[in-house]
Parts: sequence; structure tokens; C-alpha cells
Amino acid sequence: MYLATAAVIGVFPILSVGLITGRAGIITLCQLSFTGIGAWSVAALNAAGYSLPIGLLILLGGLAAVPFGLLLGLASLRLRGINMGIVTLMFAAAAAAYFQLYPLPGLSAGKVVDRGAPFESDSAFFWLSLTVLALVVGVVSLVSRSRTGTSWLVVRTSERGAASLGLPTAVAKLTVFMVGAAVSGVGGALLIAQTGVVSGDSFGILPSIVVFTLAILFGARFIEGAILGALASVVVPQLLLAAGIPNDIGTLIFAVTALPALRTGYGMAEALRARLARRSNNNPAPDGRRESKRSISRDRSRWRQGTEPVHTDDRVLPTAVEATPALSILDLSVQYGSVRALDGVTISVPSRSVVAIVGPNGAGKSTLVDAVAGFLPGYTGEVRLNGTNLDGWQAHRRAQAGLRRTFQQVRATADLTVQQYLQLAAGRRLDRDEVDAVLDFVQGPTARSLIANVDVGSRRLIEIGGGLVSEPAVLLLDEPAAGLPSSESELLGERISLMPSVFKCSVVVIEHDMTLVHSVCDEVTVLNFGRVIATGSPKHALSDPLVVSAFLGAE
Ligand SMILES: Nc1ncnc2c1ncn2[C@@H]1O[C@H](COP(=O)(O)OP(=O)(O)OP(=O)(O)O)[C@@H](O)[C@H]1O
Repeated sequence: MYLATAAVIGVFPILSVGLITGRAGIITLCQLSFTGIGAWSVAALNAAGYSLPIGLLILLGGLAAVPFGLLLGLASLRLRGINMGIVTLMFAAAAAAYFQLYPLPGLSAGKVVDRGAPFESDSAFFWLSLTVLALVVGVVSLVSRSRTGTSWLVVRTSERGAASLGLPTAVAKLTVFMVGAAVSGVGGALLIAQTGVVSGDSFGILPSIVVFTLAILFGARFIEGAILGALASVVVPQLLLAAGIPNDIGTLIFAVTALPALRTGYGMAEALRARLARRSNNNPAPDGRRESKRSISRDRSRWRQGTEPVHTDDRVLPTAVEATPALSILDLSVQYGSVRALDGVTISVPSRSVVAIVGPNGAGKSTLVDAVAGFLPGYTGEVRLNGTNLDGWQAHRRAQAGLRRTFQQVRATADLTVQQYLQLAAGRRLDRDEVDAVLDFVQGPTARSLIANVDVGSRRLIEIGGGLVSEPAVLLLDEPAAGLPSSESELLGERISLMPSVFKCSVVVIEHDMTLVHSVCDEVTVLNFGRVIATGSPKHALSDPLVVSAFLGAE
């Protein structure tokens, strides 16, 4: 019963790593420090003579760790990858030093934490621990399914991708650290309630690294992975003990077996789930639709006519172009060191229009999209959306305001289904008809497909669909046809030209495919060496001698 309780308590810090590293992709090597903080706080309350009910002590143990989680969350706003690993390791070292200097209160006096009347027996305490675990897992899974919780997965894939969906990466990182710390802290409170007194050594650097290793090895992003990890942490040392093998060999076994998971980023639970998802993806959905484009393509004609709006509201083509441009870029300049990537670029995108920005490689197109969408804060000039000045606004705020973008390199989160991604991009509840309609429009895969299982071209279409369901004022498409075969690129061109009427938005397309530009755009702006060298209708602008010379390198 004692070992079973230890295994239950062991789930907390492993699950906590599963949230921070497994879900949000941030390395954390100090999860047992949070456990120690939880235990220390409960010990301090006990030593001070407060006799609080066990439920309250557990809650306080969790809450005590939250400010420290926030602190590390703040560090993660500036640091990434191995640097974050080092900072969390330093935090673990500092916490371990603290626990050495200031042992858990009551430890030396043997003042054990009192669990209270109904939980004095080991079996009662086991059931209490299991109940607390079930509650924590319930809360964590609710939070994980919320918009904030889903944003943890998006941040893991790409911070820029998250911002482009209107998700503030700072909120995602801070919340995941605070929730992770609380989960670990609850484990600490239970641990000290189980053992009565705990030595600070239990929360040292090495045990923290073992917890990290177990979380990666078993895929603690999912609860079954955290449970398997905790079971292994209890069972393996017992087996080694029974076989007369030194306990440290267990750590070595975990380290070696975790190597493949560290390489791929997928632990056992994740690999198992991915396999099951692939299997179910190969089976037809209950509604008979497979993840095949052929079944969707039959609907081409209705969209070609442009008669069927995605929403059943009054989306119709306006009779006159509205006076205020949807997007105004005024005298925009960007300097990268000695390279002037953009030099006084002025572009006006009329309401409900399709405007292309073209230019040879290195002309400044991507820089322009990055600056306009808020990913390059250091520009000079002005960006206005429907007359509102966006300068100084962060990328996620611009996205929330209706300025959406897609990327040359797709960033749709592989762990989500297409429907979940669209939901997140929309920032509101979408009903299934709405999801299916937009997927039909962009010729995307079915709503239930896992993004990990669809090809790059389809992911690009999903990203475009995500932009559209967010009801943007302006959608910036960075090379949307890249990677699509020419027949699909042609079809995408048709859809782009329909976007202003169907989705009431303006579209800015960065594209190298001149056939597509000619067929879908109302206006073209040509950049070369960061300057606008021509603007006007595609026919007029693309035949300008300056433009021909810029593209062909001839007089
Ligand atoms: N981070 C950076 N640091 C320094 N120079 C950069 C950086 N990013 C882009 N540049 C330079 O800025 C100029 C514009 O680059 P940009 O990528 O915006 O062009 P582009 O038109 O999008 O090219 P492509 O069609 O190849 O994507 C180029 O000279 C490029 O080398």
C-alpha cells in the first residue's frame, strides 16, 4: 500500500513535466523543486502549529509552488531550448541548496505532519491520494482542452504560428508553468503527508533529472504516460533491490531507454496514440468521408459559381469599394544591420480586393509580411488596418484585430485535428457545418484528420482555412501555392479570387506563380531591392519594362 501510494504521488511531478515539456515544448529540469516547495510549505504550517484539514494543506502545497512557476515562466519568455534547461537546472540547484540550509521545518524535531482522523491508515491515505490525482487530472484535462491549454501545443510547434492565430505566447508560457508548478506542489504536500517528514535530498537535481527522463520516456504529455512513468519509478528500483543490483542502475536504465524518445520527441504514450490515430485515419469516418480530396472535389462547381456563402448571413459582394483601405502601408522601412530590406514602401489594399506583392528573390516580400503582421517590431513607417494604426501592436494583437497571415513554411500544429486547429484559429465555437464548408472551400482534408497525418500542401490549405474562419479584415497569404501541383494551384487561385465576396475580406498574396497572380489579383505591387518599382493592374504592372528587367535581369 505504501509503494502504491508512492507511485500515485510520483505521477504529479512527472505529469507536470508532461505539461511544460511535453505540451509546451519548454525544457524544465526542476520539477521536484516545486514538489519540495509544496512539501516545505506544508511542513512549515505544521511546525507553526496550524492544524489544518488535509484537503486544505494539499491545496496550499500546490498554491505555494505557483509563484515560483510564474518566475520560471517569466524566464521562458526570453529564453528557449538549452538555455531554459540551464536556468531550470540552476533553479533546482538553488532550491536544493536552500533545502540543505533550511531543512524542512519540523524535520529535526521529528514533528510529523498529521493527516487527520479518517486518513491515518495507509489504505485510507492511498485512496485519498488517488482521489486527489483524479481531481488534478480532471482539472488539467479541462484546462488542456481550453483555448489557453491548446495554445500550449501551438507554442511548442511555433511561437510565430501561435501569434498568427491571435494567441499570446506569453500567456501560454506563464500559464503552463504555473499549472505545472501547482501540480508538482500538490504532489509535495501529499508526499509529506504520507511520510510525515521528508529530507530535502529528495528534491535534489538528480531526482529532478530522473523525473524529466521518465516523463520523456513514457510520454507524460498524456496521463497514461505519467502513470507508467511513476509506476516504473517505484517498480524498477524494487526489482533491482530484489535482484541485489545497486539502485543507481535504475537511473542508468531510464537514461538509456529514453534516448530514442529524446531524439524523436515522442515517448511511449505519444507513439501509441499516434499509431492508433493513424489506424483510425485509414478507416472511413462514420459519415463515409475518407481523407481523400476526390470526394471533396466534386463540390468544385458550387464554389466556382461563387454563389454559396460559408455563413448564412448577408455575405454578398459590395457594389462599391469602401472608401477607407482595408490595409494601408505607409513609408515602411526595415533595416537588418547594413541591409535595407524595405525602403519607404507604400501600399494601399482596398476593401474586399485581392492584391499581389511580387518581386525577385530577396526583394523584401517576406520582410514586408513580417513587419505588417507584427513579427518585426523595429520597422519605421505606418501600418493601418481599416484606418486603425497598428504600430507598436504585437503580432497576436494584430491577428485578434483581423490582420491574419499564413507562412511560407507551414506551422499548423501537428498534434491537433483539423477541426481543433480551425476552432483555435477562429477564436470562437464553430459548428460542424461551418468547418466542413470552409474545408470544402479550400479543398482541405476532412475535419477529423490529425494534422500530423496530412501532407504539407494540405497543411497549407488548413492554415488558409484557419485564416478565413477567423473572419479577418485582411488575410496575408505568403506563397500559398508553394508545394501544390499546378491543377490544385489553379483551383486555389479560383478560391482566392472568391475570398473577398465569400468571406468579406481583403487578401494580400505573396506569390511567385505569375499565372496565379494574373488570374486572381485586382492589383499588383512589384518590389525590388526593398522598393516599390511598379503598382497597378497585373497586366499593366507586370509588363512595365522596369519589372521585366528586375525579373529577367535584362535592360
Ligand atoms: N534576418 C535577416 N538578417 C539580415 N538580412 C536579412 C534577414 N532577413 C532577410 N534579410 C535580407 O533582406 C532582404 C529581403 O529579404 P526577404 O526574405 O524579405 O526577401 P523575399 O522577397 O521574401 O525573398 P524570397 O522570395 O526569396 O523569399 C534580402 O536581402 C535578405 O538577404
